[in-house]
Amino acid sequence: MAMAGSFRTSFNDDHHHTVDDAATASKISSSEEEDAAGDEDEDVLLEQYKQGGLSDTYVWPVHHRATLRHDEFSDMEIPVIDLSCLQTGDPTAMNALVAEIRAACLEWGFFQVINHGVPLELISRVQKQAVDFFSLPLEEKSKVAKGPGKPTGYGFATLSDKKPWSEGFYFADDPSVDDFSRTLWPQGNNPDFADSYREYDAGVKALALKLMHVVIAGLEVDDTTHFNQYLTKCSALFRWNYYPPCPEPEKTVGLTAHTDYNLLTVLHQGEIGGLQVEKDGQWIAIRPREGAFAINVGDTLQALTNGKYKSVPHRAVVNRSDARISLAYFFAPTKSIPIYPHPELVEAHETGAPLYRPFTFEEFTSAKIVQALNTLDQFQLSLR
Ligand SMILES: O=C(O)CCC(=O)C(=O)O
Ligand SMILES: [Fe+2]
Repeated sequence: MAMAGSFRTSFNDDHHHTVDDAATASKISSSEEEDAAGDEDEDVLLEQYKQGGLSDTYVWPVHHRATLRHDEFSDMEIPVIDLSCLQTGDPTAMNALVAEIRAACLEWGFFQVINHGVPLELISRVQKQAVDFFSLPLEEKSKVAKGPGKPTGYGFATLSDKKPWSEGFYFADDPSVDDFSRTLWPQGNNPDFADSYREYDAGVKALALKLMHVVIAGLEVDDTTHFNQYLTKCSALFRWNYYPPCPEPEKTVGLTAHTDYNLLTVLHQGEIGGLQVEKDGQWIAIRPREGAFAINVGDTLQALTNGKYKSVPHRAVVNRSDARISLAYFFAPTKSIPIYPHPELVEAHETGAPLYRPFTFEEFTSAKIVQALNTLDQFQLSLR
């Protein structure tokens, strides 16, 4: 058996109900027939591995590597919060929700939500589109490559001079999704691609906005109007992450430790574990929870709250046997609006001073270091 056979991508595990399409599952798998035929559909990274082992660009310095495996879940779980009351609007339940989310933001900067109102069927559909996309041959995917200065398209996260063991497909609030669709399927045989994207974008944006209002209510400031300017017009980046199985997962990383740069992230981590979050200096592996989204505070929200809510480091680790897809939706303010802390939160801070100088999201994202660890601090230093 060719080497790739032992690192078969499996998307048809029992618990993996959302990608239960056998055709998709077999497509993403590397069959022995395909191996014999020259692996045309082989994962890009696994193909490189077969040619020359784990190349140096994927071998990360020891201090960046995870010692915690993808499935070493702890008993400690990030808070799981039921959002049913967002649909019903029940005032008592809403007050309880505000308190729960406040506590989760203060203690963790990360929480999971269930009964969030985004149909699970829609999440599955987008996940299946992602599986299909990443299963395309490199040559096809490269037709929609994310070039220098172009925020959308196929590429990988550049968080370091080392490469992550992952591929990404980036979308923003722009018409490029139609170009992607036309370029990848010139005969127009995948109308679901752009439709699913739009539906997901609308559903998750609405959820993020509702969550922002709950988060803001939990800040306990008298006057919340400061936040309106960041919510009346918003932008978002949506990234599909694909982590192929890795023959030597302990030497590489799926996505290195980073903080997200936006307001709130809505992450569907899929059915295979891999997301890890830092809590009081310890890494914790987050057990996937069917249909849930993981929500985290981003750097911009940290800045707006003058550090009251922290943007928490997290990472994705890879494993030997299972491919993993995650869907990360980065909800953000518009690019040109100055971001500065709420005056009441400045006053309430022990120093009574703003921790952050005003900046625009555009300046922040165009700084090359957008997703490195401590981005906000590094960025702030560069403004001085
Ligand atoms: O794949 C994951 O679980 C984490 C993804 C993530 O942190 C990101 O895309 O920023
Ligand atoms: Fe992230």
